[in-house]
Amino acid sequence: MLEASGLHKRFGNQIALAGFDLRIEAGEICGLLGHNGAGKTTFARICAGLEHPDAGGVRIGGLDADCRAAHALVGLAPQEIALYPTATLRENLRFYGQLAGIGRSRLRAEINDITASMMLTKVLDRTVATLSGGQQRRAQAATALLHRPAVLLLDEPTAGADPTTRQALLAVVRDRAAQGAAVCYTTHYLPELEELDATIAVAQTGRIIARGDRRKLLSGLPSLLEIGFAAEPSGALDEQVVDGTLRITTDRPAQTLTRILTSLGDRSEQVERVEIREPTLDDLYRHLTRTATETERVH
Ligand SMILES: Nc1ncnc2c1ncn2[C@@H]1O[C@H](COP(=O)(O)OP(=O)(O)OP(=O)(O)O)[C@@H](O)[C@H]1O
Repeated sequence: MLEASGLHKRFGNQIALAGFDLRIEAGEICGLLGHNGAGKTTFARICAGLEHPDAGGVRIGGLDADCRAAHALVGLAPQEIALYPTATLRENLRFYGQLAGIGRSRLRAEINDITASMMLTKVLDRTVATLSGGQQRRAQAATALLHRPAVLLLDEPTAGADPTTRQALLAVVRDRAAQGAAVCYTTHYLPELEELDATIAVAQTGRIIARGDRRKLLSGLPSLLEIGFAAEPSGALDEQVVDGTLRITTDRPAQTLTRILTSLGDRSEQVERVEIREPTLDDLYRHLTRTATETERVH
């Protein structure tokens, strides 16, 4: 549904994108991760036709992202609020809905539907300037969702949201993907990607450095085995026990634990606690971005 290939973009001396490739299928939620300045926003703006790449291109449903027909297929919720502050939320949504070409009676129904899903019904007739920061962000996301776009680009939509409204927004995103939308979801809050059952794309210095199924990417990382001792098993192990705890990163935690218990012999009675911590998305992100930075330093 969305296919970006070989995107390059420069702002003066600043390189924003340097060979950025990303494909997102219909019905897929892709979590786009990356440090500040990795190029995520520039990519989203190019997809929405708001910026033009210096090289490469984006296709939306087979159409060039620069054409009007492609623009109609895209909904972008940017980080910054782009609503009229002195108009009410209803007036803003009407304006954006009309721009998207939604007919009058469908527009009324869509406004009611999206504001109910986003827990914004009560503030529909308040001016945007009087809404809280979190409400304004949700209102911004509502404008992107209103015309039920086939491609949804959401740039940190839950920043500043409380737990209840965060859940409401995630439910809408899951719902839209279930209806067939391709979703590009930028976040720095990784547990959300578990909740969305998202695939992962990691951007660094203008390129995608890892892409794919979350579980597959995680399965390439070691687990952490922690063994707590009631008394130091001095001399029995090759590994160092610090403050009564032995910590080992290992691809095979069960086998490593068996080896350690065997080496301990009778002293295994001193083991008080065993914990195996599976790698998290945070570990994956740190691992990928560190590896990519080290590779860049070598070359
Ligand atoms: N209009 C612009 N003029 C100059 N430089 C820009 C412009 N837009 C982006 N850049 C630069 O391009 C690079 C990529 O920026 P971009 O906003 O795409 O990153 P990002 O991954 O979205 O970051 P963040 O997580 O902070 O939102 C940065 O170095 C940024 O300073």
